Amino acid sequence: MTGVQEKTSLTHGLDMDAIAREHAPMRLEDETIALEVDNLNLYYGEKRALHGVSMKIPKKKVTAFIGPSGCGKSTLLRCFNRMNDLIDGCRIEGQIRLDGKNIFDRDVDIAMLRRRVGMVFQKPNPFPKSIYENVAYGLRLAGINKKRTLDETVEWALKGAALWEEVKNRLDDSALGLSGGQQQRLVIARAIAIQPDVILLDEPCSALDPISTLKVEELITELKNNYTIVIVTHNMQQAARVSDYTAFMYVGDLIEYGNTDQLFTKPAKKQTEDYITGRYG
Ligand SMILES: Nc1ncnc2c1ncn2[C@@H]1O[C@H](COP(=O)(O)OP(=O)(O)OP(=O)(O)O)[C@@H](O)[C@H]1O
Repeated sequence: MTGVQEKTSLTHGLDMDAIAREHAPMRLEDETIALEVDNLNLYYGEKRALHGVSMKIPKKKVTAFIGPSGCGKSTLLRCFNRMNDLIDGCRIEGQIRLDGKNIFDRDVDIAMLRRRVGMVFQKPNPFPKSIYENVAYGLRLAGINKKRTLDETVEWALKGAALWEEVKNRLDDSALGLSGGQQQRLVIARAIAIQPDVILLDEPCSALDPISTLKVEELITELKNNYTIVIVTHNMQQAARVSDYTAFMYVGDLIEYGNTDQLFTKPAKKQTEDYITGRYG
């Protein structure tokens, strides 16, 4: 018997290497990277809120930012679509590369960047318009006015946000009449209608009841098939449930970043362990 035959017969023809690969923990080193943060410092006036943060955000995965209040999670998230540009006295050093291009370069079109990197906030913020017009909004801004294209895209986005069945018979009703959970899924539909690459979620469930939270969490898991997701959450169980990778931050520093299961079960740093076991924060 040759070595290969022997191996095959012992493993009943199964490709043990492929099986091992499938069950191996996900590693950042093996991922395609969507966003690369390179030695990022951020100052609000004199105050330094981010301290030389470097990290790689993988494509079509969910990355969660956790850490005690004020550690810089939202500040870092807002950098990805340059929302901090709107804050007086905010200064940034370092780079964030989206598919290799530094988003802080002078020639970057910010409107285009925000089309590629959509954002959903803590409190659902639908416009005081119909359900349909909320989703069609970004498309109209992009100059799309053909009714058939709008109808199809609105339906596609509402289906993608797991809201279609609940609203298909009342698309002309005001979005403000929806429940909080439905409003949050509507805002996610509005974000995906323009087909971004990345969706930033800043504590998207903190204003929602447990059932709506569950629906949004299920939706996040669906969305990662097509989008890169970055989520800030105060809720460690939520981070453990929905994310593939987790970053733990503390007072502006990125303390630990890696596979979510490993970070929660075998944290490498004492500070991470203290936080996830509830010793502070
Ligand atoms: N617009 C601003 N101007 C000045 N300082 C700010 C501003 N926004 C945030 N900060 C400060 O930067 C630090 C980081 O805040 P940030 O909101 O990013 O933290 P966070 O981890 O998201 O907190 P939380 O969990 O409470 O939302 C805090 O000290 C905060 O006070």
